[in-house]
Amino acid sequence: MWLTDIDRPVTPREPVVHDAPPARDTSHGLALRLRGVDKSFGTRHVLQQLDLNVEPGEFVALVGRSGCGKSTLLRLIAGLEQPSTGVVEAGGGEERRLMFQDARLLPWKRVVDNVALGLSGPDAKARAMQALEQVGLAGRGQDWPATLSGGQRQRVALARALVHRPRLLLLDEPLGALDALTRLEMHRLIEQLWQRHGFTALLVTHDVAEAVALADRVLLIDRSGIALDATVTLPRPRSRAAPGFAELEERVLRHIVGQPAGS
Ligand SMILES: Nc1ncnc2c1ncn2[C@@H]1O[C@H](COP(=O)(O)OP(=O)(O)OP(=O)(O)O)[C@@H](O)[C@H]1O
Repeated sequence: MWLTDIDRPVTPREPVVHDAPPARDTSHGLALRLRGVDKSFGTRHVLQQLDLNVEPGEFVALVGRSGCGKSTLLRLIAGLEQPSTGVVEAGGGEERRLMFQDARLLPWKRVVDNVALGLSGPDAKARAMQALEQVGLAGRGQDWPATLSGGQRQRVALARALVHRPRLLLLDEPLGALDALTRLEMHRLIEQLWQRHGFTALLVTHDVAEAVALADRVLLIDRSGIALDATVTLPRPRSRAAPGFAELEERVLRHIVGQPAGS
């Protein structure tokens, strides 16, 4: 019995101790492949005939109107839901980790023990401390979650995902509850960690500017599937003032606004 989704290893496996990131399994060349995916809840059809390929190491953002099925898609990819029909394949059963808007820390465990959840072996705590260092929280390991700010709690949640060295990081509105400045700091942190570790990232966000700031591809989801697949080639780190940023943001927003509500 897992206390929260994030505590549940999506791909159960023994923790492997190593310093370098594990070699990618690129046996079929893709980090993620969805074919003809339908998802219904009772009579409500949420996703229909969705096809998607994601390359290893790509950063993909999923945007769309509220209720269009973004979180459902992420949960299908995480293996927390099963498609009604169709196939969801993550390359070589890659290690997948989810991060949510709410950090879901266990209040009765110290920060380092929250990060070490699910790890075993004598170096579990050292690995957790190392992950905390990577998110800028060295020195906060012995604190209780209640003493952290919202942004710091999300950093802990990020460390808890990273400590498992995921090949696929699934981010479901992880910054939705943070103030604007903290969000910008978290953008930079997520981007740096993604560049350093080379995992594939899927980010669900309501914020089109956030999607353009972080992603290689911005996918607009609607009832018919992927209504727009926009490649972002702007140099990193991206500034909203950079030429082309506002135009791309506007283009995606125009597509979203053009869709019927609740699609
Ligand atoms: N477990 C469930 N049982 C029944 N209906 C569900 C379930 N999960 C999601 N839905 C429905 O599926 C639709 C899509 O939900 P989902 O949360 O994926 O949308 P979303 O695009 O992430 O929305 P938001 O942007 O508002 O978070 C909604 O109508 C929702 O009510």
